[in-house]
Amino acid sequence: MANISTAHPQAWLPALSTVSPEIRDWLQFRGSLTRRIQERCAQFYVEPVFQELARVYGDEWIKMKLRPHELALVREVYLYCCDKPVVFAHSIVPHKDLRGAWRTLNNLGNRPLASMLFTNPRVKRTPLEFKKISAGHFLYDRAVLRLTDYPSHLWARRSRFTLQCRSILVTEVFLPDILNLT
Ligand SMILES: C=C(O[C@@H]1C=C(C(=O)O)C=C[C@H]1O)C(=O)O
Repeated sequence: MANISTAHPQAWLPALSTVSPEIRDWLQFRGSLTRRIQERCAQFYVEPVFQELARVYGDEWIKMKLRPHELALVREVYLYCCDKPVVFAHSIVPHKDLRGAWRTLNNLGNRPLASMLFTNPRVKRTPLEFKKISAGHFLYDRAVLRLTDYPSHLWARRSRFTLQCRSILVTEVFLPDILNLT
């Protein structure tokens, strides 16, 4: 049986090829995105825009080994530098895992998820995957809602963070103003 992550034309890529050095530098950064933006920005904040039990999208249920209609906690936020959204993040945790390692996600609010992921040495991160997205893709259609001009495409990345054999899938869409952070 073909591997869905490589045979499917909508697959996420394990490596980047045709991207500018500037966006590649952000896409491949494996440290805390929050910390990196804070270091380049006088006023950083997180705007939660969605956090509910919901069905997951696209191949996420395959990636997280869920049954097709199994619910997960879906958290979506924008990371802002001053008045500019620079990242749209979409994270999912299977409902069954909310009682365990990721239970604090229930009341994270506008604190960045990084506070849970990069402060615990037992949290492990899987390799990043990348995808160029455009209108019609659920991530693009949600990410651009805070933008005044809609770009032809955006770059997204995702990876799983695991703790005590339970995973959170974190997907980040980089918005055009990320390239203005020096
Ligand atoms: C994983 C990180 O946390 C960031 C903040 C998130 C949130 O608050 O939901 C989600 C993904 C990231 O953009 C990070 O800073 O690297």
